[in-house]
Amino acid sequence: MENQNPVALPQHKLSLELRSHPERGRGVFATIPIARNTVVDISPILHFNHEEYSQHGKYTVLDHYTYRWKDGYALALGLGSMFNHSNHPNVGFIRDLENGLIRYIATDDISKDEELCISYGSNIWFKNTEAEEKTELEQKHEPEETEEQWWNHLTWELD
Ligand SMILES: C[S@@+](CC[C@H](N)C(=O)[O-])C[C@H]1O[C@@H](n2cnc3c(N)ncnc32)[C@H](O)[C@@H]1O
Repeated sequence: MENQNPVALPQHKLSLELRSHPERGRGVFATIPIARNTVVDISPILHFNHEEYSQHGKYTVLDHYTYRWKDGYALALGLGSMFNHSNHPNVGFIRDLENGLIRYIATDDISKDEELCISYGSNIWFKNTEAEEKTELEQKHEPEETEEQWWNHLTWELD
């Protein structure tokens, strides 16, 4: 980790709850309305280098939870591992490589009892339970994200 300075964790002011869905498993829900642009979580990460991940991590349950990271993969320690996927996410995330953490920010106003979801990108490995699933034909024509496009997402910005 390059930065040795303390990092504030203001997210614990929020009223969030873990709820279970029969197919999606646990997910994060708002128990009060949350305004757009609110920081909903800051999750420190546990880093795995490429070798460690390809030899061990990818053969475990970790493979359902890890994010791509510089020089390997990262497990979000905190709510970051609990956000389910949506094709219409209401939470975005920004990898903070210097501090080894991921910041999650509401990209829409979120209502009480609404689930907070992020987008996992285009390579979904499970059957998405969302009602508005894309048809198989649409998915087939969706181009895979290149490494360069993925790195460009690191500078993802909220307007
Ligand atoms: C990062 S975990 C999210 C937390 C997980 N629900 C749990 O209980 O531990 C990713 C896993 O959640 C499930 N999941 C996430 N979003 C989903 C969705 N839209 N439809 C179905 N399953 C989903 C899949 O099993 C996926 O492998």
